[in-house]
Amino acid sequence: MRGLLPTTADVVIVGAGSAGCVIAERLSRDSARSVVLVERGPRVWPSAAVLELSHLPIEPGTDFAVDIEEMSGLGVVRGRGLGGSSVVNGGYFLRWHPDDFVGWPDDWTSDDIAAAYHELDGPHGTMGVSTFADDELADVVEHFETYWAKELPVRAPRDAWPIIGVNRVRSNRDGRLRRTAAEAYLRPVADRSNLSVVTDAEVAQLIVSGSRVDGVRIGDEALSTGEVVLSAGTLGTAAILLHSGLGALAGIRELPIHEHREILVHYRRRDVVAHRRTALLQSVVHTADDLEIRCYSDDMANYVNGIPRSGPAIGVAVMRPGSAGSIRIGPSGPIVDLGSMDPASAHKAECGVDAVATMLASSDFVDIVEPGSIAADPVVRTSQHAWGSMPMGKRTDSLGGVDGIAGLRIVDGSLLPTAGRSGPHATIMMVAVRIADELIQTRRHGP
Ligand SMILES: Cc1cc2nc3c(=O)[nH]c(=O)nc-3n(C[C@H](O)[C@H](O)[C@H](O)COP(=O)(O)OP(=O)(O)OC[C@H]3O[C@@H](n4cnc5c(N)ncnc54)[C@H](O)[C@@H]3O)c2cc1C
Repeated sequence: MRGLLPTTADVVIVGAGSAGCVIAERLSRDSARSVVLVERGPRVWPSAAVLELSHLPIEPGTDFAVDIEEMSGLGVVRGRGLGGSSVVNGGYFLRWHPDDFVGWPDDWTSDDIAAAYHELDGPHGTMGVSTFADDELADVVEHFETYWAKELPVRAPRDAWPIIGVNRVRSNRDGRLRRTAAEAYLRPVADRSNLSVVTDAEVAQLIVSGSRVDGVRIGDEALSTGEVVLSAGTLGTAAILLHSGLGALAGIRELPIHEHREILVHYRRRDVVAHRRTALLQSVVHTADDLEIRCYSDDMANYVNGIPRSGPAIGVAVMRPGSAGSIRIGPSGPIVDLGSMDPASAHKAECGVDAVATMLASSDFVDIVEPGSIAADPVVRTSQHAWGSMPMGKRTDSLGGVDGIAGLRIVDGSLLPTAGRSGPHATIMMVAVRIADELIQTRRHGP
């Protein structure tokens, strides 16, 4: 049940996901500011069974995820509810490489970026980040690291920044449970009287007058506000913008999205015994040609209920793609087109697949891999990472304020202006922390 929807607020934040929870906590620190956080998903705190890192709760019918149509039939899914995609994701929480920020607006200094990451992943950081320990690893991960350590450097477990080489995954967690953005930022402030969280409420569009946004529309109801912050995720925010007919986006029927496309190299295991259940992704290699080689701990079907068995796999993801996909509005909702890989990316991916096949056929994997069972999946998959439809410095200012429109800010994956060579979760939350800090400083001291 939705609960009472206020009619006005100083700030309305749309989406209680990875970024939205951070923004809601920060902006409601000032008790004189009324903040309403609107979320389409239910008001349910996920149980321990849902948060187990050895499970991704994205099966059809779950409370915590929605499917989004993709042109070529790829399964695109996003989290919903308190914590958004942080409730359903793999729990891999790696920073981007320091030079992934080249091309960001100048006021994003390396010190600011490091400080915002540190709030999340430093010792006693909000997201409870720690590197998987040796005795937590799946057996295949141990073999994977041994193999690559012969030719590449290995990041020291305590180092926060990834390297070109072997990166043991840092994970946001409380023991074996995924630590969500809502646990870290929303639950501790649930009793703030100036912060209302309205759930089961899907924002259909913005209320626009001229070049100003005055509020949001939820079904038949209107919520007026001085500022809307869109934190509905890259796909959700794009859908709201495209539905709203904003002057600054006039004539634009679709927005670009970028994705880390991935090819899976499957193999069969020699043994058929049940293995210890671990997190899905515990170690990755970052290559000099911008690939992320992902050592999945087991068959994806052991992590997601109801999907067909396809065997364990190693993923080869292109982290700096040369082409983009798009999102547009179809008759029954948003339609995502992830497009196809550009020739240079496809070539890199092919080389990565060959390197992985060589690894799986090597003597390091002789105890694990059944001879003759190695095969690359012909489908180029999605990493569920779409970003960059409203990049800062191009379509917004450096704090997500939308160019040419008053009263509208975006703070979520849409803002990322470059491609990172790690997954986006840590970086999207880092962006939210820094923007929120700047906004409360400005309110306190003026611009
Ligand atoms: C299955 C899966 C696995 C992943 N694994 C990893 C990983 O291991 N590591 C990593 O780095 N990244 C991973 N990602 C990506 C990462 O989780 C996301 O990029 C990140 O959480 C996005 O944060 P966000 O704030 O932009 O959006 P979200 O966290 O998706 O939040 C958007 C919120 O807005 C709400 N919303 C959307 N539209 C509306 C509307 N119209 N009205 C009201 N509310 C709305 C949604 O319900 C949601 O709660 C994964 C993603 C998925 C889906």
